[in-house]
Amino acid sequence: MASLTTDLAFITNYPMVKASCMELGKKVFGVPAPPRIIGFNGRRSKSFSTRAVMQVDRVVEESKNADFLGLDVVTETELREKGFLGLRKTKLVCTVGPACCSYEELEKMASAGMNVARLNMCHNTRNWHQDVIRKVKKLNHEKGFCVSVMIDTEGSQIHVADHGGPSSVKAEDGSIWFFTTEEFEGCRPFTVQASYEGFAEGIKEGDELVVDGGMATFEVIERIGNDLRCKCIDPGLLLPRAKLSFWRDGKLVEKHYELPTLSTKDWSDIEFGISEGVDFIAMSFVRDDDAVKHLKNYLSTKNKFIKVLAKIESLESLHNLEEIVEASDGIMVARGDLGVEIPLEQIPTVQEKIVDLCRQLNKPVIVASQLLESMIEYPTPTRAEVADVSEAVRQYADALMLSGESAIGSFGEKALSVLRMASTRMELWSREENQQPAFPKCKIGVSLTDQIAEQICNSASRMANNLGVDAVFVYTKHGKMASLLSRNRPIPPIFAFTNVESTQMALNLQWGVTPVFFDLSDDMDANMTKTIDLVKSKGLLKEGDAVLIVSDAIPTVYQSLQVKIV
Ligand SMILES: Nc1ncnc2c1ncn2[C@@H]1O[C@H](COP(=O)(O)OP(=O)(O)O)[C@@H](O)[C@H]1O
Ligand SMILES: C=C(OP(=O)(O)O)C(=O)O
Ligand SMILES: [K+]
Ligand SMILES: [Mg+2]
Repeated sequence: MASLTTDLAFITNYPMVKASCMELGKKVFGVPAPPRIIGFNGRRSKSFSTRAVMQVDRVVEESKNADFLGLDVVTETELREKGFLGLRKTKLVCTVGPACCSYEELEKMASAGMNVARLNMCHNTRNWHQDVIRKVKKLNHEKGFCVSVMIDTEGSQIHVADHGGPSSVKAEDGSIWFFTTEEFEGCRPFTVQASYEGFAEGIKEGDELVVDGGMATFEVIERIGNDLRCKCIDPGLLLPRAKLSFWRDGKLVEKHYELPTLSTKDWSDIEFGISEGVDFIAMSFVRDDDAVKHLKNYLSTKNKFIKVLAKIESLESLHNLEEIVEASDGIMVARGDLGVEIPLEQIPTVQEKIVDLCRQLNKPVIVASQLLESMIEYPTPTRAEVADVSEAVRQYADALMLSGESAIGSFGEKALSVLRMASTRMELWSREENQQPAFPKCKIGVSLTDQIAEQICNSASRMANNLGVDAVFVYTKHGKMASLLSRNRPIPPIFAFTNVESTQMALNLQWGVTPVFFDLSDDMDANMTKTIDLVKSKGLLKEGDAVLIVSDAIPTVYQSLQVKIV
């Protein structure tokens, strides 16, 4: 079948709706099958005319054609509106839940800038998750989005069992409560069921039992076998699945439960993720590098290029931070559970330390939990929440994550737009105020080839900043050089052209990188000429624009760095 990608720009005096654009596309092309619209932009100009830009293609097969440029619709729209420097660098992860799981809602989230859809395997059924994953993939294929999929394991943790009781119970000051592992249906007054049998092991009278990092606090007054009798000393709410931790003399009682990092259920969720072709697996409650290495080995024996992210959410993981970061493909600062194990006032500095370490060691890092918590209920964020989001952006985290805000909140799309605005604003401010971060000090390359790649990327980033080029183009199979460029947080955006789908989807999490699917050839000059011509033909590059070109597609044969004036 003929393989043709055509760009059309319609300029009308009336606001256009998508359906009429489709109609128009059909008329112009006169193709037997309706053309597939993968790009649509309804920006209003000053005169209230609307410019709708459509990219129409006829066959999905085109993506395998050398003349096909797999630039996603959201980036293309943003590029047309804001230019290269206006592209958002910080990536956005959204937890998908009942509030945003229909095809239409997912499309809205994708249009609003969701780069990665996260599925928390703690909740809902296998069928539900499967349905969401397939919808996201369908959106990518049919509508030209580029949204990666992440599953997040349930992991082993002690919490209050969700036994179908009321949504929350109040614990009054001085009231006496019984924490038990005995299973029961419904609810019993002043009785809380813990999810793990050995939860009270090593606990003594006088220890404090803290619920959800401070929602309520109890003093242990008696231990009866596996159960605890406690007095409420700081009243508050007990929510379903509330997290339990024990403290003694102001420090967490570190308990080494005989629980594996990946439970039987987690392994079966991982198998499910593999069979559905997810791009990331986030591992909950990682303690050390062993579990990460184990999963990575398992995936590589199955020849799966799924990236493994380690969630830092326990005190123990902080003790082993460097090994965990080294072993994993990326990190999530999971502040929700972390705040149960360390005093809350330590969260900001710990977050900064993790974000910095990840950049030094070249691993993408996500800052997660409670970023816009109040937006689960309200349509605007608190000022403090906006400050928190901006701080994560100022620290140059790769990505920000929404949890309940998108999963169960009524304002998921609005929350996403707050993240978008706040990150774009802070990125701009950092540039205007010349607050670019210092380049990472540590050298990570071990082999000479790796060291060469690293030095090329360091020099390229410096040149890109000093010359003020419009964009950096990198040709890459495994994403290595794209990530080494991103590590320096250069001013211009990085376009990573790759012919490996798993690389494209993995790069979606990296700061400042726009992954683009392109059928790379062994002829680097041809790759360069073709990509520049294709981007130019879309009207995205104009005469006089400067692009810095970096390549690692055939590492030992051809690594280069050059500046091309279009
Ligand atoms: N797939 C889902 N189905 C139903 N509810 C979900 C789902 N994912 C998330 N949620 C809801 O959104 C809330 C926030 O999500 P998240 O932070 O991922 O989970 P948790 O609060 O369990 O750590 C959850 O407490 C849960 O109520
Ligand atoms: C992201 C987190 O993990 P989860 O939502 O799975 O508890 C967290 O604890 O902050
Ligand atoms: K989880
Ligand atoms: Mg957690």
